[in-house]
Amino acid sequence: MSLPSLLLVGCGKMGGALWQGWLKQGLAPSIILDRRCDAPPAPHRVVRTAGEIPGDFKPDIIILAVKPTGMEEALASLRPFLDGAIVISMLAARTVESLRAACGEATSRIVRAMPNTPAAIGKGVTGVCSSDLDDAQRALCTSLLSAVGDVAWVDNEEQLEALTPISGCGPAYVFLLAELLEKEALRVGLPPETARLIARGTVSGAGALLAASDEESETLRKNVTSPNGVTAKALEVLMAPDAWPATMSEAIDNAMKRAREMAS
Ligand SMILES: NC(=O)C1=CN([C@@H]2O[C@H](COP(=O)(O)OP(=O)(O)OC[C@H]3O[C@@H](n4cnc5c(N)ncnc54)[C@H](OP(=O)(O)O)[C@@H]3O)[C@@H](O)[C@H]2O)C=CC1
Ligand SMILES: O=C(O)[C@@H]1CCC=N1
Repeated sequence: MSLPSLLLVGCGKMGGALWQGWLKQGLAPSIILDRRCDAPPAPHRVVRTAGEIPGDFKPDIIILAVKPTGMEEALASLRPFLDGAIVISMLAARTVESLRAACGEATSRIVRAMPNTPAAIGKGVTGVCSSDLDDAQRALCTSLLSAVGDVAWVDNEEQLEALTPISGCGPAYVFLLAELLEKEALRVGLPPETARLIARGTVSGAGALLAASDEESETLRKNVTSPNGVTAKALEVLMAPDAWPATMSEAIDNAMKRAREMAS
């Protein structure tokens, strides 16, 4: 795929994951702006401040992946490059209205997206919404984001905020499961290397099976659960109404509450 001219602003955990994913597809941002990102091999170009971006550089797309609190500073420094660009914000809890205000008078088109870190290996999921794009611009954003995984366009910002604690934060819950399984493997007496191998292998294997299967996740779960067998006893605990089902709802609600606080 030939890339539009692309400016990646913020190459930390999320911007870095996107960048890794694009590189694996043979794509590369034209310029990366990040205070601390290590310089990659040529032809990729990293600058530390917006002042180092050549004045005649005209990005088609600016990917904003700084912390939400850094939005105003970053967009203020990018004013000379905003006119006519599509700004795809990856920031949690920063509304289109606040992004537009931070862009000032510039004629940028604003897109809100919520990626996740499996983008680094092309297995990300990105929720995205915008009411600023024509069909060709929307297709351009889709092709860029789909280079690092699945893309889910949603109708509005409310839906984007609703998917944030599911897919944006979700990898953390899965990694927590791997952590807890490893700790349990140690607790029941397995050697550390075995504990690590079986915990990681189980989570990644189950994820790969889910990805490869047309079955519902519920069916895949039931396939493991022999009637009156061993798994059933574990699930009796985990699936009790006040256990995982309630805890997951509470966790998602708590995350959404935090997103509302961050937005205000
Ligand atoms: N981490 C994740 O899994 C996800 C994150 N997001 C969103 O992505 C955004 C980034 O998160 P994350 O990658 O975790 O954060 P990081 O702090 O890891 O990355 C941000 C990077 O941008 C740099 N930076 C910030 N402002 C500027 C600037 N004005 N000029 C140059 N460099 C700058 C930071 O440098 P310095 O530290 O020196 O400021 C840092 O290296 C957040 O808004 C978050 O909501 C969305 C989905 C998932
Ligand atoms: O924790 C956060 O705020 C960001 C948003 C989604 C994932 N990480």
